[in-house]
Amino acid sequence: MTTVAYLGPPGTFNDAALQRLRTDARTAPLFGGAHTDAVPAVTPDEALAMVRAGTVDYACVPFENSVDGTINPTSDTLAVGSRLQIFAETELDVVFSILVRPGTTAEDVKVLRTHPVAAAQVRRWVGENLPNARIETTSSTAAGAQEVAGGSADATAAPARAGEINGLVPLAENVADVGGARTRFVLVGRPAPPTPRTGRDRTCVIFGLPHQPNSLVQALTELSIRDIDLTRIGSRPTRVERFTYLFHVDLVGHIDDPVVAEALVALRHRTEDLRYLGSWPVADGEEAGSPPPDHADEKAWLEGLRRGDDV
Ligand SMILES: O=C(O)C(=O)C[C@]1(C(=O)O)C=C[C@@H](O)C=C1
Repeated sequence: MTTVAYLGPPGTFNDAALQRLRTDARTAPLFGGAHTDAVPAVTPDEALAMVRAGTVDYACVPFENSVDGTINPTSDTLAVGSRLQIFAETELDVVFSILVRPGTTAEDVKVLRTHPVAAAQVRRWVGENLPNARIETTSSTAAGAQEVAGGSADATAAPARAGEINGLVPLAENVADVGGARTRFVLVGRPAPPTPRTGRDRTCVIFGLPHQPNSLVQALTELSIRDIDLTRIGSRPTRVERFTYLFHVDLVGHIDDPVVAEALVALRHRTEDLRYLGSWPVADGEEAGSPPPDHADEKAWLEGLRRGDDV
């Protein structure tokens, strides 16, 4: 049996993401085919700590939101402590139902409680449609639904399924201040051989830099001269030394792409404490970015020279 921690309770977007990873033909083999035990956690940090402690095999955690950006609690936890590795990703459309106890009207809603990333995505709608509401945050959308069911809040913004599970009804559906928002979730385990290269892969690294002129430019130059496409770059405080930063970079390609392997070696040389967070296939149907060049012509030319051909 495979055990997977996720941001619970049941009914979160994260719960739906885990179901998808479990059933998608490309990612299901990671779960060993047998029964999966899903273990709810209160934060991504707690889910990842369970992986580190060996109490679960994997954690499924939010990684990036197309409106709100990098999910910092996940990134910050991956950046320190024993190394963890990403093995798969999936993406979900993030649209919210505004869920209430049966009989609640828009005017009755004094407190709407939801996850902070969800709050950021419904704030305008709430301002325009719930005249008496104050937004408060809690650990997840489905935790918000449980709190509404328990009476400590009047409404939540959550997936429709969180309403079904908790006996709530929708006051509104398909709510989102910015249309088309998506969240990317990743499956994280302890270090192991990466899933095989598919040709549509992503690799993630985190590194520090010496306080020297040009150090960031020099590090990024190792990617640019190899035509490696970056899909995400950000910096986060190290939290060890004041005003020092770690750089988080997602790039297109797999550690088994020769150009990416070369770039990783060069980056390790240019940076401090380079941490490899994995190479995994891009979610089905998603934009993969430009693949790294394979230099097939150049390699054939070199082989010719070695053979003594007149090339
Ligand atoms: O609370 C949930 O339902 C989650 O799965 C968490 C989370 C997040 O952390 O971004 C996931 C998707 C949405 O963007 C809002 C909240």
